Amino acid sequence: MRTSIATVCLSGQLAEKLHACAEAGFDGVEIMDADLVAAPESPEEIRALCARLGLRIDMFQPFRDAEGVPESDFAEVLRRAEAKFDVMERLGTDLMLLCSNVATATIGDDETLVRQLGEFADRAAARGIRIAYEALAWGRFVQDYRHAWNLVRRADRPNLGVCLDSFHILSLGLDPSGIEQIDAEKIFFLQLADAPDLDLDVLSWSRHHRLFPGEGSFELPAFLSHVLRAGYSGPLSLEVFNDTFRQTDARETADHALRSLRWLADQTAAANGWSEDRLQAPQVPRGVDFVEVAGEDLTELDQLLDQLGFIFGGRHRSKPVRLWSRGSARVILNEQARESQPRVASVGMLVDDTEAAMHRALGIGADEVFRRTFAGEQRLRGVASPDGTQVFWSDRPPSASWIQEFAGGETEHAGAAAGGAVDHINLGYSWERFDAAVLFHTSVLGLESESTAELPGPRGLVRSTVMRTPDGAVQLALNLAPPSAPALARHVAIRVDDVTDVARLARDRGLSLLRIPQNYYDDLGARFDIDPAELAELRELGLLYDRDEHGAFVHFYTPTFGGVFFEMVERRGGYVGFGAASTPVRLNAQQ
Ligand SMILES: O=C(O)c1ccc(O)c(O)c1
Ligand SMILES: [Mg+2]
Repeated sequence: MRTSIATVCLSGQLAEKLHACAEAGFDGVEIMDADLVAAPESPEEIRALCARLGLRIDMFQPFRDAEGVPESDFAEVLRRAEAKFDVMERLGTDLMLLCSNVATATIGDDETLVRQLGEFADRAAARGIRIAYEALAWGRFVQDYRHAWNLVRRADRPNLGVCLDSFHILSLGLDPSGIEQIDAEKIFFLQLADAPDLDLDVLSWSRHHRLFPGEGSFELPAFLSHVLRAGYSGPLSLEVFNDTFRQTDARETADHALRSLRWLADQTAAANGWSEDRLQAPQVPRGVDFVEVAGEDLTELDQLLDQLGFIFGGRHRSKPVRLWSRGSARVILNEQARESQPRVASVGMLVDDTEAAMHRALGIGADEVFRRTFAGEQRLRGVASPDGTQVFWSDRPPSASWIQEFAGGETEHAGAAAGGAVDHINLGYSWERFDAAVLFHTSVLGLESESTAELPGPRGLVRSTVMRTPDGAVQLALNLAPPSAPALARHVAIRVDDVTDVARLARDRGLSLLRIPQNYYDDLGARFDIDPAELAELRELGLLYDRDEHGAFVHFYTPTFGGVFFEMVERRGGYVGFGAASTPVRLNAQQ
C-alpha cells in the first residue's frame, strides 16, 4: 500500500507541509494548486525538495470548471489548462485532478461533456499529462461518480480516467458497490476522507468537517474494499478539508493522518480476509486495571479517597506512589510528577495478551512510553495517547503482580469488600486533539463510538462522545472543551451498590460534595414523577438523578483537585446513560 496525502490537510506553508508529510512517513503528496501559488519556492524548488524528502508528487490538484461551457468559452479553458500543464511539467508530475464543473457550466448534455473532456485530455496528452476526472458532490451537472465514469468511458482517451473521493460518494448516499464496475486502469486516483453525520449543505460539510478515516461515521473499510476489488493499485491518499487540522501543528496532524490510513488498511484487509496490510488484531480491554493520578502533592487526594470509602492499599516500595482501592477500582497516586497540578496521568487496561496489545499499538503508529522500574518490579508496557495520557496494559485476570509492590496498607481483601468498580472515565481534550483521540481509542483499543451529545456549559458548548468496548466493560467519555475555555478537568466515575450510603459516609468524614442549586431539585420534581421522600433525600445529600426507560442513575461529584475530580455513581435497573442531563448543572457548579 502506497500512502499519500493532499497538502490541503495540513497547516503551514507548502515547504513545511512537505517536511511534515515526509517525516510522518508518507510516500507521496497531492499538491494543491493554491498552496503552490502562495509558496515562495518555484515549482523546480518544490520538485527538488520533494525528491530530497523522498516524496513522490502523485497529483497536482485541482483544475476547475472546464467542461459543460459554451464552445466560445472553451478556448479560454484550454488556455488556462496549458498554463497549469507548464507548472506540472516544472513540478515533474503527470497527473492532474479535474473537478466536475461547479460554476461555469451551462450545458449539461452528455455529448458536450464527452466532447470537451476528450479535447481537454488530448491537449494534456500532447504534454504527457493524464487527467483524473472527479465528480464533486455539488457539481453543476456531474455529481455522481457513475456519471463521471460514464463520460470518461465514452470520451475513451488513454490518458483520461476518474478520481474517486469517498466524501463525494458517501456524502450523497450513493451506493459504492458500482465502483467495482469501473475498469481498474481507469481509476487514476483515490482520495479518502471520513466525516461526521451532519445535516448540512454538502459544500460546507466537505470544506470544513471532513475527518481522517476512523473518526467519522462513513463506512470506509467497505468503501475501500470496493475500490480494491475493482483492481485499483495506486496510492491511498487522504484529502481532508478540516478547519481544525488546518490550524494544528502540521507534524502532529501528519502523524495522526498516517495512523488513520494504517487503521483503514488493516480494517479493510481484515474484512476481506486479506493478509497484506494486516496488523495484530486489537486486544479489546476487559476492564480497567487502574487509574493513575500524578501530581506534586496528593495528600488531599489521599483524604478524598478515604472519605469516599476507598481502602488504603499501601506505599510503593521504591517510589513516592500510593495505592487505594474500592472493589475492583484501583487508584494510584503518584507524586513523582514534575507538574504540581494533579492530573490523570495514565490508565491501565486489562487485556488477554499485553504483548499483542503493544504490537497492535505500535503497528498503528502509537509511541511507546517508558517508566523506570527496579529489579523485581513488573515492567508495564504502554503507549502515549494523543494528549500524552499514557495507556498501559496488564494481563487478565488481575494477577496484578504490580500490586505486590505496595506494602503497609490494608489487605486487598479489605479493598474488595468495600465494593465498587470503575464505571467510566471522562477525559477532556482540547479542540486540536479530540479527533486524534477518537482515532486512538478506535484503532489502538478497539473501542466503538456510541453517542455524541452537545451540552451547554457556562463557557460554551461541551461536546461529549461516549466510546466503549462492545460489552461495556470499559467506557470512556471524551469531552471537547470550547476553544476559549480552560482545559476540562478529567474525572473517574466509580460505580457502587448504594451511592446514598457512600454520600453519607463521605459527608460524615468531612467531605463537602459539589454544591448543587435548589433549582435543580425543583426541576427534577417537574421532570420526573419522583417519590417526595426520595427527592428530599437527593436534595439533602446533594445527589444528582436521571432516569431512562431501563432504570435510574444516582450520582454525585467531588470538588476538583487541580485537573481531577471523582464521581460516585449507582446504576439502578438497566440504566445505560451517564446522566448527561445534569452535566450543565455540574459544569456551572464547578465554575
Ligand atoms: O472543495 C473542493 O473544491 C474540492 C477540490 C478538490 C477535491 O478533490 C475535492 O474533493 C474538493
Ligand atoms: Mg476530492
